[in-house]
Formats: sequence, structure tokens, C-alpha cells
Amino acid sequence: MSKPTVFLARSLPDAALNHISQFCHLRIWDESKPLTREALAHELADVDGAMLTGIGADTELVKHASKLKVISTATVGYDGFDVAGLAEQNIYVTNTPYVLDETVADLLFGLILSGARRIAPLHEQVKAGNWTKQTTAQSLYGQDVYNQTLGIVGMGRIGEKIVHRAKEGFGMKILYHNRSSRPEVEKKYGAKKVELHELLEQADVVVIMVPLTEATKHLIGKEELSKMKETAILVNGARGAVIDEAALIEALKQKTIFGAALDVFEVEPLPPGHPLLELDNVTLTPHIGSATAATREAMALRAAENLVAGALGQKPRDALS
Ligand SMILES: NC(=O)C1=CN([C@@H]2O[C@H](COP(=O)(O)OP(=O)(O)OC[C@H]3O[C@@H](n4cnc5c(N)ncnc54)[C@H](OP(=O)(O)O)[C@@H]3O)[C@@H](O)[C@H]2O)C=CC1
Ligand SMILES: O=CC(=O)O
Repeated sequence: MSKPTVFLARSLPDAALNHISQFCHLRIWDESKPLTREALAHELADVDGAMLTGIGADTELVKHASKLKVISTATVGYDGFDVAGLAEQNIYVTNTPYVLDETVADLLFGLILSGARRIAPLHEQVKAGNWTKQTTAQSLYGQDVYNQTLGIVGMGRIGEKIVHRAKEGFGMKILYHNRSSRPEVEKKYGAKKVELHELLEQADVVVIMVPLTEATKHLIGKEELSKMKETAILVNGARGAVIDEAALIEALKQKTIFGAALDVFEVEPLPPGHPLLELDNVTLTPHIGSATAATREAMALRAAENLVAGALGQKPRDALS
């Protein structure tokens, strides 16, 4: 039997490329050229599988891809992929759960600490030569994290790892909001499931970790922000559009919340002149939740394994349908 052919929209670490090459013919897009939707549809027309990390796919895109059996993404989030529509066309969509959980939770804890203690904005002031105030100046004060209340919106795989750090390292009380209950997390960490408004009213640190779906788009808007404490911080490690960014910017300007620490944005990369860049009560990172070499390699390998399985006509381990 001849090997199936797969298309990669961008290259991968060697271990992942080697795995794919054992089983498939590989075609990799030349990243010096923009991959337009038209060019992508053309590339998909004669392949058995594709890896489209960060690009997304819908049924229109694959309408001429008669051999396509799998679309893999080397991310855990899969917003942008029409999983149900593609399943109807017998195309699996796969993601990379579990292998990035600890790494993302580390970054989220960094954001929590920076948001509460203003590490990033104060670092900018020091670097700019603006260390003019005594350390007794109240303008340098932050908020405590230790012993405070953490509210997780989306207590899933990553949320649970954040909770472990919060409970074991920082003695925090844990609230969470999900559609379903997590009895094992409640038992292990004393976590309490509450309605979203209760979480927002009570938490000192609100962490967003829900996937972006139709139900979660702008889940946190003006009304929700108005329920948060003036001393609270909002941390987003999920997707930018879960928060209404315009409403958040207004809350930050009016200081109705203490600050925000954000790894994800409604438009990425953040365009020059974006209002968030002007604020001094924010910590901003460029969507790097899973960005360590070891974790990115593990994600690439897992995505490669899913791609190969699907291209060979098997059901991939991380098939979403
Ligand atoms: N910044 C970064 O670099 C990264 C960002 N991410 C983002 O984080 C997200 C979460 O990842 P992960 O923890 O692995 O995902 P999981 O699926 O394990 O967890 C998501 C949680 O959100 C809850 N949830 C889903 N929909 C709703 C809703 N409408 N209302 C309330 N709760 C909801 C789910 O519970 P239930 O179904 O019971 O509601 C679940 O517990 C990813 O989808 C991705 O977008 C992930 C990795 C890195
Ligand atoms: O945002 C990253 C992901 O893995 O999802």
C-alpha cells in the first residue's frame, strides 16, 4: 500500500517530522509566502491529512478535498474548526490535550502574581529610569495573593493545575464556575462550584480558562466586570474573545477593578496603538501559555501522531468527534 500524503501549514520540530515521514509523504508550506485561503484549499485538494495549527477549517474550505480524513492542530484549543461540520464529511479534527497543562498553569500563575503585585508595569517603570518614589509610596502597592480567593471560570484540565498551585503553594480558597461539577476537585482542594456572578463578586483573582465557543464569547462583559471587587484582578489564559475587551479597557481605565493580566486578545498580535498598551494596570504576554521547548515538542509530536493515525484511516487518539 502506498503511503498517504499529508500537508503541514508550518514546519515542526524534528521528532514530529520524523514520526510523520515514517508513515506519510510530507508536504510543508513555504512559510516565507502567505498561505491564503485559496492556496490552502488548493493544498488540501489531494492530501489525506493536514496540520493547520492556528488556522482553522470549515466545510467550504475542504469542499474539493475528497481524500482528506484528518485535520490536526498542535494546540488544545480548537475554536476556528467546525468540528461537527467536518465530522459530517468524515474528517476528524484533533487537538493536543494534557501535554501542555502544567506549562500553561505555570504561565497563568506568573500572570496572577504579576497582575496582583504589578510586576510587569513596575518593571517597565524601573527600566525607563522612573524609580523616583520611595518603596513606601502607596502607588507601588499591589494586592496579596496568599490566602485570597481564586475563582476559576472553566475548571478543566488546565484550571485544575492552576488550582493545585493556588491551594498548595498559596493557601488560596477556590471557587469555580463550569456547567458540570468536578467532585474530585472539590474533595481534593475544597473547591466550591458557584454561579458566575457569585464567583465574580467573591473572588480576589478571577482566572478565565474556558474554551471559546458561541456560549462563551464575551462571557465577561460590562455587567460581569461591574460585579468584580475594586481590588480584584482578571487573568485571561483562554481566548481573547471570551472577554469583551472594550468593556475591560473601560473598567481598567476607570479602575473599577485593580488590574488585568492577559495572554490572549481579541486580535493577535495586538496592533500598534492598541488602548491596552497605554494602561499601567495590565500585564500583557504574547499568547505564550504553552511556549517552552519541551512542551511545544510534546504538542507537535502528539499532533503528528494524530495526523498519521487519521491519514492511515484510523481514529486518532484526540479525535474531537
Ligand atoms: N494561552 C494559551 O497559550 C493557552 C490557551 N488555552 C485555552 O484554554 C482552554 C482550556 O483548555 P483546557 O483546560 O485544556 O480545556 P478543558 O476542556 O479541559 O476545560 C475547559 C473547561 O471549561 C468549561 N466550560 C466549557 N464551556 C463552558 C461554559 N459555556 N460555561 C462554563 N464553563 C464552561 C468546561 O466544563 P463544562 O463542560 O462542565 O462546562 C471545562 O471544565 C482551551 O480551549 C484554549 O482555548 C489552552 C492552552 C494554552
Ligand atoms: O492557545 C493555545 C492552545 O494550545 O490552545
